[in-house]
Amino acid sequence: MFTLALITPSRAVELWRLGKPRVVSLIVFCAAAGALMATPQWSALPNVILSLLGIALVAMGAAAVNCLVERDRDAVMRRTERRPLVKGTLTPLEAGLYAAVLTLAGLALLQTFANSLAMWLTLGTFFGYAVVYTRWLKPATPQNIVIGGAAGAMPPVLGWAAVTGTVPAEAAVLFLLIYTWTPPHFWALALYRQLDYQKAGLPMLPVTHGPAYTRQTIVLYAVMLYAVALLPFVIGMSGWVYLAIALWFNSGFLWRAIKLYRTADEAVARGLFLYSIRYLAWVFGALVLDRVWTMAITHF
Ligand code: HEM
Ligand SMILES: CC(C)=CCC/C(C)=C/CC/C(C)=C/COP(=O)(O)OP(=O)(O)O
Repeated sequence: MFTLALITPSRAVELWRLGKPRVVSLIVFCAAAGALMATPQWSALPNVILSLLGIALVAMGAAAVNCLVERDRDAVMRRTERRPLVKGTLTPLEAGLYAAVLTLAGLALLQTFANSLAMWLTLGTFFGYAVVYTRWLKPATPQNIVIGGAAGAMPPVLGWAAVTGTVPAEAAVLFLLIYTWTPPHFWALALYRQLDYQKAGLPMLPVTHGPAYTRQTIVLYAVMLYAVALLPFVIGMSGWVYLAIALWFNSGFLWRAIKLYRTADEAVARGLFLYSIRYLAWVFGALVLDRVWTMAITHF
């Protein structure tokens, strides 16, 4: 029964895949940016790294629970039909154990090397994504992603809380950035995966309200995202380096959203989805670059 004990290289790869490592790498990057924005305490670097590892482990645990809860839905969608629990290369028990070990280890790291606030917020985020979004919201409403997006938007707040033990307004601005980004990120994908979601019986916006309405809503979110992305500069949290990069990528995002509004071409939707990932990496990268630049010119 406990075949987990037999971790062959190919099974290790399957366990790794279960934790959605590519999504989690961006999550951890955003958490790291939050930590750096909070305070560039280089002396505390080992603690920060172990806290980020904690966040990564809990995020991977949450992703594994998501795969466990959704294995029947995943089986009917082309995008997800090759996941380990669908192919049967891992059993549900193994996935459950793996998720529990990762999550508990991650929470222990946070409690030890960060603080209780970071630990509890991360546990809340786990619950928000793995249970509230996956189990309840996703099959219930096309606003699933808008409400559930609150969990996905937490990483910079977790990073911030891990190094300071507080969540000030600046951290909330970074939360808002991912929160506003998430719906267009997901709906762009849902537009070219509409058939999948229809087959799985999931009420995603293109399924319930149609592609035209979804494309229009994406433009509205792109406009809101543009405004939110200016906030770090407006409140004096970031400088000109951030502003220049944010203007470039938000213009690119809005331009692609408008292009998508004008065409039903699935390739354009795919293009916006891929761009959304580059966008988030660059905008959070810009916060870091701007901070490092400001520190460099004030020290030398
Ligand atoms: C609840 C909110 C979110 C939803 C519903 C969502 C949905 C999705 C979906 C369905 C995919 C496609 C995965 C695949 O190709 O199989 C995806 C990919 C991706 N998402 Fe999200 N996402 C959310 C939040 C986030 C957040 C917060 C981040 C990072 C901070 C993120 C980063 C990514 C990345 C990097 C990929 C590409 C993964 C790859 O290439 O394999 N997503 N997202
Ligand atoms: C503790 C912590 C930081 C947790 C982070 C939560 C987390 C992993 C958020 C990522 C969101 C994500 C992978 C959504 C995929 O959507 P989906 O699950 O609807 O996509 P799917 O159809 O590919 O399963």
